[in-house]
Amino acid sequence: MSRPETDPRHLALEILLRVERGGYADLTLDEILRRHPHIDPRDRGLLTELVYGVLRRRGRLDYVLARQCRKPLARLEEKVLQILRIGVYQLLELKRIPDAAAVNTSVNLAKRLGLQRAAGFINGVLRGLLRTQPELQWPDPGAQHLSFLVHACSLPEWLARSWLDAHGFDTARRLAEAQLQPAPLSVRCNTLVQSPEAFGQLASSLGLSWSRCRFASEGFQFESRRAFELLPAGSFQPQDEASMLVAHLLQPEPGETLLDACAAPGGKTTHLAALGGNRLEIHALDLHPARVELIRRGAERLGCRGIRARVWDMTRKPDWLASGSLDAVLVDAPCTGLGVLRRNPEIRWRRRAGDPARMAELQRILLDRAAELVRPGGRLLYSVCTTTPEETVQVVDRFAAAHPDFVLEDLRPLFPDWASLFDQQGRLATWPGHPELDGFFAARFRRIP
Ligand SMILES: C[S@@+](CC[C@H](N)C(=O)[O-])C[C@H]1O[C@@H](n2cnc3c(N)ncnc32)[C@H](O)[C@@H]1O
Repeated sequence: MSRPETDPRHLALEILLRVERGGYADLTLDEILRRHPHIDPRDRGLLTELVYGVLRRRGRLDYVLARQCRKPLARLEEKVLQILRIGVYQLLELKRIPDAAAVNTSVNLAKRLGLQRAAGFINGVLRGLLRTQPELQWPDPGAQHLSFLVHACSLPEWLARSWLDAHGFDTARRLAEAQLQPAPLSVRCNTLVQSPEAFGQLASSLGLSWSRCRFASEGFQFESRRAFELLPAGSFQPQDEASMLVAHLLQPEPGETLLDACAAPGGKTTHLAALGGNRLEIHALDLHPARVELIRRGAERLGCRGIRARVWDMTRKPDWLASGSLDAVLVDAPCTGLGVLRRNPEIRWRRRAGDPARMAELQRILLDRAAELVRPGGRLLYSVCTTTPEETVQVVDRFAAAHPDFVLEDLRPLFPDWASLFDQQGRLATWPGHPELDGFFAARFRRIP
């Protein structure tokens, strides 16, 4: 076993407990990895796998555990439950770890934390699972649709019901299974400092394996996180391919004045600046001061000019911007984030049934405020990283009904290479699983001149 302070299972437990108390998996993992820069690369890989795997597959793990434990899981001590999940994850999903090692490391972890009695219990549960594993039965996908989505696909029940109602079983299952997979390591090449071709050559010269994204011309996928360490910090921005498409949909032209109404941490703001060749004026606003700082830092790192980052609550009209004065506005709205569960696995356990409707109401207000600022003939782009009907088509339909001076644009003729990514009305609607993109939705309106 590794030394306690760098043992991947010990660190995974620490992170899972912090996430349970409200932390974000990616930020907490980054912080722990920064604290232990010399951790062995294989342990680093196992730690990442355990944290993301346990969070993604918690529903599956708990289904199995509930069959092995006599006590209801809700009555177990939090640390004991998380150690059990880490153990079961290795037994069920990590074939490279021998069963005995999965059991022993879990028991030793409990002992090391002074949980002597629980160590015996953990041993009994995991060894019991090993004996009964061959008979383990998952709900039947042919007959028990809801149970299958909840237990085999690890969805909270409200979300499983909502996806079943909205899409039917086959699509809901495909979506749920895709969200159990790790997200690709995708980055946007910063075209302000090099062409995509030069970026690819640079990556090859550093010994990195990469491929180009299918739709975003500046998108790359890497096989290893080493890419993030080896490539110059200003040469790229980690970003999902679906998110890269959004800035393109606004079609910024050099010389224009734009508003990015919900801009932090600035992935799309800096992309817009690059698409405009650093010849745009971009007002980049966000509610949270610490996040606005991230926009500034990102813009500096990537060499973006013309970005004015500022704290502002966009439920109120920005008082320094004149009505009808902006060429284009992006509202990349706060949302439930259910399209990016691959990257933010804890979200599935945090959201509640009423959240899509609550977020949709906030989005409606943000869009109304943003619309006032668009000049006649200007564009208004609404985007979210979720797939719920409330936050996508229903928001857009309500906006269209309330704003007869805006028309929904069919984006298909403008982006013919992306035809498969648009719905029947020419709105972007991507899903994990078809194709390999995060779940994003975007619709563009034009203000009647
Ligand atoms: C989906 S994120 C934006 C991501 C960003 N566009 C990017 O690409 O990096 C939504 C953002 O909206 C911000 N936000 C939430 N409520 C807001 C409000 N009332 N006014 C302005 N920003 C808000 C959040 O702080 C969050 O940073």
